[in-house]
Amino acid sequence: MIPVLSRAQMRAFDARAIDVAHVPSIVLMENAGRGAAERILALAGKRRVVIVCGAGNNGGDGFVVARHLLLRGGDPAVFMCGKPEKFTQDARINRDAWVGVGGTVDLLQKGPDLELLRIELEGAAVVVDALFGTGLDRAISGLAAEVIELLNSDTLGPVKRVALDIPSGLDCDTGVPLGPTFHADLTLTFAQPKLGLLTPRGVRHTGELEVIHIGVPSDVPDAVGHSAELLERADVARWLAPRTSDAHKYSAGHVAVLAGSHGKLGAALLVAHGALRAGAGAATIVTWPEAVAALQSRVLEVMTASIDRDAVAASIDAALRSKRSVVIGPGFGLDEAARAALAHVLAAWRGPLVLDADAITLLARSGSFALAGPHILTPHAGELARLLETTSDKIEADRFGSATEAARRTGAVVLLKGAHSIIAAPDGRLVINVRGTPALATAGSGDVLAGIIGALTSVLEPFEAACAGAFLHAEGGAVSAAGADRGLLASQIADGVPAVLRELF
Ligand SMILES: NC(=O)C1=CN([C@@H]2O[C@H](COP(=O)(O)OP(=O)(O)OC[C@H]3O[C@@H](n4cnc5c(N)ncnc54)[C@H](O)[C@@H]3O)[C@@H](O)[C@H]2O)[C@H](O)CC1
Ligand SMILES: [K+]
Repeated sequence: MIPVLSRAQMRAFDARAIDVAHVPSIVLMENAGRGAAERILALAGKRRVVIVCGAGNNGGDGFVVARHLLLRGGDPAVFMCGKPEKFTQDARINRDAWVGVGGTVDLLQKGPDLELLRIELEGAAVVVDALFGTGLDRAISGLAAEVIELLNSDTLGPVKRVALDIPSGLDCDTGVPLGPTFHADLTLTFAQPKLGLLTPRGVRHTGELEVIHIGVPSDVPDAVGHSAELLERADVARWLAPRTSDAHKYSAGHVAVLAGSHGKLGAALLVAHGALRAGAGAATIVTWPEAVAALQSRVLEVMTASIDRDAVAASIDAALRSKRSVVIGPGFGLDEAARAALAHVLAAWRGPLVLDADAITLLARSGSFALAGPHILTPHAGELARLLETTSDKIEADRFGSATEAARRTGAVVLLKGAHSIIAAPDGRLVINVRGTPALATAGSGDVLAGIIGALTSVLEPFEAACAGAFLHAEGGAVSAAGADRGLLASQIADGVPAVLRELF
């Protein structure tokens, strides 16, 4: 896991790196700029790089990048937007060092100066945004705003847009643009990822995210704390240790799938398919008699059992006997029988339980959703909005806070689906899964995810099962999509999972 920091935590990080780890700020800046220059050199080669610097330390990073590019045979054009008298000490040192190696700086002080910048940009391979970083505290305005608009202009041709640390204009905690904001293709963030870079709104400006290490001991982020963690492949590999050779089909857990109803049988099949592909030893669809009858001819590896509407509790108890985990909700229905079935499962089932789709809606309607037990909710923004009695827009505007609040209120692990899925635990832990592809937004994708997690909850703690499930779902989709951004079928997401499991070890 990589610690993800807030703006305040990043400030504490800088202070601790300098005052406790005794790494001088000028060394941090040199490491940041040199690391970024290496990455930019790989992008631009000998082609033109334009760097636009501010007066703060983000600008200082930009001057370091320029110097290293020049020393490696490049010929960067450097512009400065800001008042030279406002240079921070480290930025001034590096502006002087840039000039010292023969570099020049074109000042952008009034509108007409932008013409020279435009000319340079039209022939450039890469433009580097070194205007503002974590120091941004208000909307960019004036000439700096005109510079941002020019850098974002689609008249510039195929220039690659690279942001240093943070795309200028973006709030680094919420990912909300404060005003004109740089649209990066790639953000090279220093030391640790910042929260705002990872929200769906932030991602639109961040582009691809890479972390540039700047030589700070790893105990520094541990000491200052973090707001979230970035899930890594190594975490999933650690959790899903290879199976022992004597594993038999039931050792991996038999998943009961309370899902599907007339006209929505596919949801139940997709949940069961996801569970089996993620390693469940067996899966049984437990649903309404008419749905069981319709399923008979469509199942091979999956078993079925009926819920008797006249004896919901007894028939569910019989069906759940010898099962290791339960998934309830996809296509299950919202009628009185479904409500009674969910109420009974919540009252009687003590094992791992994944609630998705209709089960979340029924839970929201019940009004009492303090769950007791190893439960995982897998809502999308709309379902979470119902649970928290708010709107999807409000959920999307504060995904981290919404997921954390829902986990606290329900006592369950909450996986909030979306461009970057977020996994929140009742104890405050927050993990962001950045893997995935737009192709995952396909009908039934959530059903497969619920099934994958249902399988994993029989071998992992709920929080780890939700994190690993999000990873396997995203990577399984990426394997099957093979680069396409659409046209992926949900069943193909499940079919991609075994290849991901094979790659893990
Ligand atoms: N985190 C690390 O280990 C390192 C961080 N570095 C870089 O330092 C910047 C943060 O630098 P800072 O000087 O604090 O602020 P900025 O350069 O982001 O901003 C400059 C300055 O601008 C003023 N300001 C804020 N908002 C506006 C606005 N809308 N319009 C005009 N002026 C504004 C405010 O006073 C800011 O102080 C970090 O992002 C990294 O890039 C180190 O260089 C490397 C190690
Ligand atoms: K920047």
